[in-house]
Formats: sequence, structure tokens, C-alpha cells
Amino acid sequence: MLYRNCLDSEDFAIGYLTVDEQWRVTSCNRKGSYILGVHASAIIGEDCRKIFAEDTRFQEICPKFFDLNQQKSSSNFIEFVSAPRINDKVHPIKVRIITIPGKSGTIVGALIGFVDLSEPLAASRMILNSIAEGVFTVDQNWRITSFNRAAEDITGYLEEEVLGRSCKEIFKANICKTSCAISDCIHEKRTISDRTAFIEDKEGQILAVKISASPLVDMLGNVIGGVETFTDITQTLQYELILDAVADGVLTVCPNGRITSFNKAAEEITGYSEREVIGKICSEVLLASPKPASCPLIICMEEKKSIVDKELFFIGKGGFSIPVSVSIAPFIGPDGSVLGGVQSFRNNTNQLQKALILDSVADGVFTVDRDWRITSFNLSAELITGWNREAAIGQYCSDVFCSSICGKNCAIAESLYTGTPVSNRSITIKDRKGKAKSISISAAPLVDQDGNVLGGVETFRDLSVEMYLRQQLKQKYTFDQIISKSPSMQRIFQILPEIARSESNVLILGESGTGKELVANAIYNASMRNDRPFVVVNCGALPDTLLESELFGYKAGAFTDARKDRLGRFAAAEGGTIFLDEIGDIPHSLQVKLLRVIQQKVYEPLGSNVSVQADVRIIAATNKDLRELVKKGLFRDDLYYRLNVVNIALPPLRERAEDIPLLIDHFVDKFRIEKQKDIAGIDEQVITLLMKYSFPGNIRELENIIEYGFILCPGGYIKPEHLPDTFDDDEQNGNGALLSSHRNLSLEELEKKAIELCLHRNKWKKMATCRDLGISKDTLRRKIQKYQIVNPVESS
Ligand SMILES: Nc1ncnc2c1ncn2[C@@H]1O[C@H](COP(=O)(O)OP(=O)(O)OP(=O)(O)O)[C@@H](O)[C@H]1O
Repeated sequence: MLYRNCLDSEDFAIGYLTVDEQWRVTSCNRKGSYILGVHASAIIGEDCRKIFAEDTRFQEICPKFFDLNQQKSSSNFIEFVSAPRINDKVHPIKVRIITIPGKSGTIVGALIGFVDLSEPLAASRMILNSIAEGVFTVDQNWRITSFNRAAEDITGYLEEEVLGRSCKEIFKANICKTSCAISDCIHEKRTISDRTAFIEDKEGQILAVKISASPLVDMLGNVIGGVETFTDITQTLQYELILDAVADGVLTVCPNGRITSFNKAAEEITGYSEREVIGKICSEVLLASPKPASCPLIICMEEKKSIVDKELFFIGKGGFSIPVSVSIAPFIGPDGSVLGGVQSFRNNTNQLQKALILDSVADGVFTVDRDWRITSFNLSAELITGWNREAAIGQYCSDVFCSSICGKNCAIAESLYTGTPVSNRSITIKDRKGKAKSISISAAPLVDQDGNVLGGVETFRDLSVEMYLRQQLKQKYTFDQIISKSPSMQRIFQILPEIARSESNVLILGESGTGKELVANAIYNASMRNDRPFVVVNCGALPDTLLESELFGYKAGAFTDARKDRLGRFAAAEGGTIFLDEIGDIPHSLQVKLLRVIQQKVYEPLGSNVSVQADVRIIAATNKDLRELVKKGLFRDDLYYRLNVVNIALPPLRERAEDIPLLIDHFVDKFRIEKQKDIAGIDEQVITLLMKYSFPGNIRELENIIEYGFILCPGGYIKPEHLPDTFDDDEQNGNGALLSSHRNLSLEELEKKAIELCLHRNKWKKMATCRDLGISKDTLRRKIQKYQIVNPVESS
């Protein structure tokens, strides 16, 4: 009974039958009736072989039942395993027969134990197959004894293909020979985990796997094989490799800002290893201010927005600060929640250095792309234009510079079209407040190695400082409008205020164009009479008869055309100053009258015998040798002495060459304003040419040459080709006979000549002529009409 109870226990997993010597069932436990699918009472007395024969699972075993009556000893212990495939499923049944000996030694029956092996096996297989990792087991000879579904999926082999085969033969792993994980774990009697290996799948493709291995031990502690789990990490490894291959530092964080990955470049840039930073709050590791509120990565995750190329400073492992440009994006899950964030960063040290170098350059520098949008803008550019970099970058350069050359005469465009850089072109721009500024620019295209144009670069210099300095210098060498640094002129400057203050008559001597009228003007300006009239009379320009009436006026009827009284220049200058230029040219009769004005301060108008009082200061000038005229009796000596109370002799320009550069600057400034043209100055070569020149026309001639250059030069520096054509001939330059043909030309005549020359040089191509002259097509057309310039080819 006890035996029955014991065999019927719920825990008992083995079915039992007892049979008599005829194989007739004498008892059957609960598990036995469960496996056989019959009630015990239904089979008591039945031949168990018949019962087994009816159950397909026992088919293989039935023939092995022997005749119990024939058995002699109790040594009959027989074990069979039957594993028929039914409906494509294996149904293993294990049967154990133990014979029961009787008193006489004969066999009186048997105890038949049977187990349906498929039950626990199926459960464990189910568990194994539901594991996502590949699992296989081997026996002590490395023969595979099980191979789960994930292992099949990863390797492409089916279990039945690999069972019984050597694991090395199947996996062909790189570690098989040198460091087999299973043999290591058996040897070390411990589980080995997370070892990376490369195996071959059935197709021969290499897979990266992460493996763990443990020894398989039986109940007695004997190692009976090993079990290995493996995961395909090929894709993860690829991602890691890709991340490590990118030049930018990349780190990822979880939503609370803790670092979850940190690539090789990130390690190199910051000096931290991945292991040192994983799990730490990103801002605490890398930012000077570790507060999450100031961490752009946290902000981006909070606001669910991305940022690109933000300039930041990281603190590296050694505590040094690293300029970086970071881009950040949050990881947004399908439900819209933030799962983390990724931050890529680039070491900006080089760019920063370049920017610092650019910012330390005194010249303004900016670059544009192919669409004329500003791509970089240095500090000097900010200072000169008043635009800050952030505002300027991305704008069209013409919107920032508002220059006179923007559009049609753009220097960058010109440098692109001509293939040669533009240098030192003087232009006017408007700063951000709209104030006009003079700058000198140089431009060049930006071209890549293959010659593709990427954009352009322009450097520019503020000329206002230069201009101010020149102005200061000019002031030092200036008296009123007279400019000179020559010692002889400086001496004159010293006595001029004294002369001006005196009431004495002044005689100014000097060649034509040396500045006699200018000096007379300066004396007048500095005199007490400067609030009274200043009247200029060119005595050489009028016929003798006209000159007298011009100076002293006339009464009606004094001569045929004199219908009514007319006041003369002396009357006009009453209380002020009269400047009598070319005094050496006045006739004898007038010399007497002039002497009377000087001596008695009275004169009579033509046709009148009534004397008129004259309070007029006389400043006279001549380019003639008055003393020689006196000697020859052509000029009255008493008048000469009266006029010559104070005598100023102006030296010719050839005797004060040191004044030439100063005067050049002065005239360039003057014409720049007058003509509103972007001329930066005079080319060095031109200065050399002018310094060698003898200037028979003195300062007036120099002034004319510069004006001529202004007309011909389109912009930038006035070059030798912009000088009057007589400068072409070096011989002539040397002997000082130059420009005689142009010396006395009026401005209009000069302009006409310049336009004719330019048209001729450009074979009457109007666009080229406009470009050379720096004028518009309309202006050129008007000037051609005005000066009636004709194309010789068309006219013939
Ligand atoms: N030192 C100077 N600085 C600046 N400009 C000068 C100087 N000297 C002469 N000029 C300029 O040269 C031109 C000729 O000068 P100005 O007419 O005074 O000479 P001038 O001796 O009176 O000539 P002329 O004898 O032919 O009448 C003027 O435009 C004048 O402004």
C-alpha cells in the first residue's frame, strides 16, 4: 500500500506498471495511466504488451519484450528508448523493465517504468527557443548536443545539421584555436562573459558575436560539456566603428543628460576616455558651468529642437578650454517623448586661430560666396563699416557696403572676369549709419584647386585716418590755401601775417603759375580789410584803353559807347584790396594815374575832372623782371618803388621739388571732392616721373596734370598711362619740355582731349571707354555731343 502511495505521488514523473509472469497488468500508478491514456482499472489483467502495441509511441519497444517465464535471474534490468516520429514530432519514450524474482528463483513478474521524455524536453526546448540569444551545448568532445532557434537564425544552420558535429567545424571562429571560450570556462571553472569573437555563418559571411560560456555540470559535479550563448553584434559593432571613424566627436546622452556613448574622436578632442565619462552628466564633465540650465544639450532636449554649429568652449580633461563647434539633436520617440540626445562637436582651435589672425589684421577682410553673400567678416571690417559680424554674414555684400562701385563696377566681379586681382582701388562706401567713408580696396577671386570659383575675397583700408593724418601734415605746411614745405616758402609764410597786418602795398614776383594770386588772396584774408572787397584785375588781359576805364570807371559821354556813368574796379574795391596782376603790362599813361592813387589816394574817372578819394590797398604781381623794365624805361621807377614797399618773390616749382608730393596730395583731395571720383592717389611711377619734370608752368601745370589723370583714370591709382601723352616720351621728360601743348588748355579742352584719346585707344568701343574713364554711358554720350567729337572712321 505504501508502495502504491509512493508511486502515485504527484511528484512522481515516472509511469509504473506491475505485471505477472504472463505480462498481465497487476497494478498501474497514476502517471502510468496518464501516459498510457487509460484508467488503471481498465487494464488490470490485460497483457501489457497488447496495451503497449496499441500505442504508437511504444512500437519500437514491443518486440523487445521477452518471455518472462523463461527468465531465470533477477539480473533482468532492461532499458529501451523509443523515439518514433509522429506527425513530424519526435515522441521519445523511455522504458525500464525490472524483473521480479519469486521465492523459487523463477520470475514472477516485472516492474515496468516508463517516461515520456518529450514532456520535459519540450519545455526546456521551448524555453531555449524563446531566448533571443543563440544557445548551443556541447559534450565533452565538443560535439554539439543542442542548438536553439536564435542560434539557427544567426548562423543559418538548422539544429539537425549541426547536432553531433564539432562546434569548431560549424563556427570557424577566430578564437577557436587560441582562446575557445568553452574550454576556458571549463578550465577556469567559471562563466566567461562578453567576449567578442568573429564567426562564419553558413553562407561563409563573417559575423561579430558577443559570447558567454559556462561549463555543463551533472548532479555529481562532473563536467559533462559546455553551454555557450552568443549575440550577433555585427550591426552594433559597425555603428561603433562608423562612429569611431568619424572625425567629429560624438556623444549620446539619456534624457537626464548622462553620457551613454562617447566616440574615439570625442576621446581625442577632450582627453577623456569613454570609460571615464559613461554614466556622468555631460555638462559636469565638459562645460565650465555644469548647471544643466546652461547646457545646450539639456536645453535642446527640453525644447525638442536641434542646433547646428554653435560655438562653445569645452573643458578638456587637463582643465584646458577647447573651442568647439557643436551640433545637437534630441532623440524623439514615436510617442513624442525625448529618449535622449546626440551631440557632435568639432575642434575649432584652427578656425579660431585663423579668425584671430584675421581679426588682428588692421585691414578689413571679408569673403563672399558665389551668390555675393558674405561668408566671413573680420574685426576691422566691423570697425570700418559699423556692421557686426553676425549681422553682416549672410547678407549680400552690396547691402552692407552700399558702395559707389557695387553692381556695375564690383571689384570682385572685375577680378573674376579679368582673372587678375584688383588692388588699391579707392571707393566710397556708406557705413551702417549711412555715413560716407573713403576706403581703398583690393579684391581677388577665391578659387579651389581645380580652378572652380568659390567666391571672392576683398580687403579694404579705411582712408579716413590716412586722410586725417595727411590733413594734419598739410596743415603744418599750409598758409591759407598755399601749401609748401620748402624753406624759401616757409620763410614767406613767417612774414606773411606781418605783411597782411600792415597797410603797405605789396609786390609779388614769380613765374606764371607759382601762386602769386594765391599769396595775394592769403594776404587779404589775413589783413584787417578782409571784411571789405577783394578785387582782382588782370592788367595783361585787357587792351590799354579798356584797362583805364576798367580800373577807374568813366563818366557818361567819356567815349562813344559811354552812355552813363560806370564805376571802376578801384571804386569796387573801396575800403578793401585790389590785386593788380600782370602789373608789368600796364601802359605808361596808366602808370602815372596809378602812382597818383598810391601817393595822393585820389583818381579821376575817365571823362571826369572830379577827383575821387580812394582807400584801397594795392597788391601787385608780375612774372616780368620789373627792374629790367625800369632800366629800359618801360616802367616808371617811382611807381616801381612805391609798389615795391614789400616784395615777395615766389620760387618756381622746379626749385622746390620737395613740394611736389605734397601738392599732388592736395590736388588729388581737391579733385576727388570736386569730381566725386574714386581715385586712391598717384602711382609711385607717376610720382617719380613728376619729380623729374621741370614744370615750366609751375604749380598750375602740376594741377592740370593731376586733373587730366582724374579724367582718364577709372579708379584706383593714377598711373603713367593716365598722364598726358607727352609723358610717354622719356627724352622729353628729361628736358622738361613736357606738357607745353596742354599747359594752357582749359579744363574743358583737357576733358575733350582725354575723351578723344580714350575713344581712340579703345577703337571707339563705348563700353570700354566708359570703363576706362569711370563714367556712365549717358555721360559719355553727352560729352561726345557737347565736344562734337566724331569718329574719324564714320566721318570718312
Ligand atoms: N603753393 C600752392 N599751394 C596750393 N596751390 C597752389 C600753390 N601755388 C599755386 N597754386 C595753385 O596753382 C594755380 C595757379 O596759381 P596762381 O593763379 O596763384 O598763380 P599765378 O602765379 O598767379 O599765375 P599767373 O602768373 O599765371 O597769374 C592755382 O590754382 C593755385 O591755387
